Amino acid sequence: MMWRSIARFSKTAAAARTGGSRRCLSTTIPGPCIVHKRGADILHDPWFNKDTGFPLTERDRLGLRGLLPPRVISFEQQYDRFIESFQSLERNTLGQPENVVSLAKWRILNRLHDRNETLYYRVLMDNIRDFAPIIYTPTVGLVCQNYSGLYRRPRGMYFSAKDKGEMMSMIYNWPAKQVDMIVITDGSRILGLGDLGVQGIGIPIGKLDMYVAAAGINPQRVLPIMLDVGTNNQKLLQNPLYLGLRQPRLEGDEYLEIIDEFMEAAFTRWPKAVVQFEDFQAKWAFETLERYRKKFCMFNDDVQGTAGVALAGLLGTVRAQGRPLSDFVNQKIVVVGAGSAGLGVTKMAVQAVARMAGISESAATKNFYLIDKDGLVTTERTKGDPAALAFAKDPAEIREGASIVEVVKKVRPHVLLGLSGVGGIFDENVLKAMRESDSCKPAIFAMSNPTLNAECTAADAFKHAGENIVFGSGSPFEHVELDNGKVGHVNQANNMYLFPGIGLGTLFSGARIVTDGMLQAASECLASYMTDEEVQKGILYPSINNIRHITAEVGAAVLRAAVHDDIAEGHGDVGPKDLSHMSKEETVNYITRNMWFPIYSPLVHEK
Ligand SMILES: NC(=O)c1ccc[n+]([C@@H]2O[C@H](COP(=O)([O-])OP(=O)(O)OC[C@H]3O[C@@H](n4cnc5c(N)ncnc54)[C@H](O)[C@@H]3O)[C@@H](O)[C@H]2O)c1
Ligand SMILES: O=C(O)C[C@H](O)C(=O)O
Ligand SMILES: [Mg+2]
Repeated sequence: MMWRSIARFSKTAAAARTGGSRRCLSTTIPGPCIVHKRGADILHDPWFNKDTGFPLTERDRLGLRGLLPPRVISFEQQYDRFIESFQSLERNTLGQPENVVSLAKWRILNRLHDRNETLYYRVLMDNIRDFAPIIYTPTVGLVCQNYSGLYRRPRGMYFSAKDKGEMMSMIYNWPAKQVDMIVITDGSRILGLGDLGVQGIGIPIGKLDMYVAAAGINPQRVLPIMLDVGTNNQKLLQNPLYLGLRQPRLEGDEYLEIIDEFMEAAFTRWPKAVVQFEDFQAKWAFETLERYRKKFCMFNDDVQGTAGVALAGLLGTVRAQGRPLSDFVNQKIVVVGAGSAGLGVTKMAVQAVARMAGISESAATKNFYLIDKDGLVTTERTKGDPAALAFAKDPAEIREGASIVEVVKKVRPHVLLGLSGVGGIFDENVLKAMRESDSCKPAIFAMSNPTLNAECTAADAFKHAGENIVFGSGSPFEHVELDNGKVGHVNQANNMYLFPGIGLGTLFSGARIVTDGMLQAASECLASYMTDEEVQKGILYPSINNIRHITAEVGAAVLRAAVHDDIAEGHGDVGPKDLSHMSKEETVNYITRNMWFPIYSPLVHEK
């Protein structure tokens, strides 16, 4: 992907934003930031480092004089300098293989991340459309695959099976006093790439980068966690550079004991933190969600965040057809992939139908067709996940194990949604079969990540299924130029539109758990974000450039749902009563004011 637009550093952008975290206020005149170190230790700490940007007075105060070249360079100049190096890297790597270029881009950003977080987050936020695909999906997948080789410095914390009994004390090794957001993985299902063991740490890091960029969580208060319980990936076990435990994955109670111990330790030290589970294989995704959701403030992004984003897309599809939302109950939906994501989506969508139609959930499954690696799930299925059987069809309608193309031909669905992790399974035949859909504007969601694992490309979808389709994909694709002269809009149907707002709203509500009501509110907020005019053009989700705005809206919706559910305990000086008296607009303002914004704050040394 070529560099499209350079976002020049804008002073007004900084001035337009008020508020910030309690520790490092980011108002027009930034509040002071307390630092407990001096001299070279500050230069080596990316949270505080300003590189050549330290003013002379601060150099004196903090014992930095002589440790830096004499000239002071402004934040703006530093920013431009980075953008220039990035562009020069783009020029120098022209024509090289895509993976090589992507990793080179990740490296240059990662080096800045390791050196100067304020500048890193500023360039990330101002250029989110170009940089998200590098620090997040899809390049983050490639980074995880190559992590042992790319590794230079630690980031986040590692808890391994060998740390059993030690976690309560280990958690105090983390240098930050306060942690707001934790993203944890066990590396067992990294995107559609399978078990990557300890190398999966790249995912919590990327997700938390989005928390900072989109939700304005202070980067000093985020914590990526890798829970290393071994790996079943033989290639990794044989790789001499592999950085994780060389043992097969723990199973059963042994596994649960490790994760129980981590959760107890984390919430003992930071009782108000929010924990996001990410990229766990389905069985543990579901089991840990059930085990912890009433006990700890946690949610599973692949199950619940994805469900909310997909439901918003499904509702958007109804609007795109020019139909009233109530018509959602009549949409025929084929879901390919019955794992943590596919089942989460189907369950939430079925619940929405049941609510809208005033019928039972089992009656609401009528228009849903679930396909897994063994084909269509019917009541004839003897083995498999009992959760999938809740959506099983009568084999008299279509045979057990029917293929995707068979199901599409027979059902003529309004929507075909893929969360299988299998690249290209929406092949030409499947896509052509979607032309016979009963919808005037059929929708195709190829939601699997990264790009090569998408069920189809955007170009193929528009080419084979027709130019009138609505299209969404988990990883970004370029918009498609259609033969009719119009543009086929590509939506990025990715949980990034919800998880930052779910975490943010939960945090500011002070709720101790994440309820279904909060998740539903998040999804409804996203579903109603786009105007009718945009939806008519097939634009179901906001541009990633607006991710900070949509996240504030989603965060406010989640917070208000927590108030409604009577579980908001408040955050900082803002108590539950204050929250309950806020109007919708005031809640959005409250959230926005408290989002961290990257700007250099004066550092004040305290012993
Ligand atoms: N876009 C998003 O926001 C988003 C969110 C979560 C997950 N995902 C992606 O979805 C994919 C699946 O994630 P998951 O957590 O559900 O994985 P999972 O391993 O839990 O589930 C995969 C499912 O796909 C089915 N499957 C495998 N091969 C198939 C085939 N040939 N035909 C039909 N079904 C097949 C499996 O039987 C299983 O039910 C991954 O690629 C992940 O990156 C995307
Ligand atoms: O990480 C992403 O891009 C989305 C999702 O959480 C996934 O697992 O694919
Ligand atoms: Mg995920």
